[in-house]
Amino acid sequence: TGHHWGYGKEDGPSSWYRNYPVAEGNRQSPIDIVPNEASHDRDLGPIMTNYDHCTSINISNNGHSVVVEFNDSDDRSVIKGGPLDNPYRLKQFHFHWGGKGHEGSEHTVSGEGFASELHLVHWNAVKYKTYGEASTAPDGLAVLGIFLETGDDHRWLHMITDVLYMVKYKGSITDFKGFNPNCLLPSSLHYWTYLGSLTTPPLHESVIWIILKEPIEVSEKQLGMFRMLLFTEEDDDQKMRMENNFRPPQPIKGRRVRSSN
Ligand SMILES: COc1ccc(/C(C)=C/C(=O)O)cc1
Ligand SMILES: [Zn+2]
Repeated sequence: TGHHWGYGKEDGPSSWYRNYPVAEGNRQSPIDIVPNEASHDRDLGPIMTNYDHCTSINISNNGHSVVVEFNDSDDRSVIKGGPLDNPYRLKQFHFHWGGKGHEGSEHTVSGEGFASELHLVHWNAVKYKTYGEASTAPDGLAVLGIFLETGDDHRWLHMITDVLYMVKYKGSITDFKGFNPNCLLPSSLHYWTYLGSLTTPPLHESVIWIILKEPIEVSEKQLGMFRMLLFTEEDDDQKMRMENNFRPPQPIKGRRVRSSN
């Protein structure tokens, strides 16, 4: 089902338009954020994340990234406020990263990339019945983007890197309960926000992006653990390391980026 796509020379971002024409649409993501061109909106309130009773279920390798899924059967773990008219339910989070020393984030700031970018994907369960339906609606998803820069060890990221060996191959999945993503947030929730899309096929233009200005610090060693994951399946004799799984910035096409402050 669906078309094969990846991050290589033949199946990478510059070829996605063939099977997913919306790749050339008017609200594609990621973008380059230029802080002094962002408009400071006084009526843009703070965002609030309430992940305390969230229920992580599993962690898996989908052949594109490593994904932690959550139980989204009620409003236990939501993001609200800021540009959002409703609370949006946490569905999953995943990462994008580079090769050794290479950039790896999807959004850039004044042309500068970061080593990695964490995406917490939420959906508008007030207006839509299912995640699938929300993922195709213009206000269906809210993705909280957090930049990762290399520096000291992140005190909680080891809870994820310690289990990556269990999901080395595409299609592998294992239990991952009781993880609260609050521990991955930086101290400041100041953000930029704009209307965009999924950054992987099907590239639906359904995302209200909320990008935190403050990166979190992770060590080169922790980041290196992500690079031991493979794009390929266990029985595939071609072992392709999972790295550089990021889409480059797309044309802004007249969109406005707003800043919380
Ligand atoms: C319902 O199908 C979906 C496929 C992908 C995605 C995401 C969340 C893609 C991305 O992270 O860019 C959501 C729904
Ligand atoms: Zn992503």
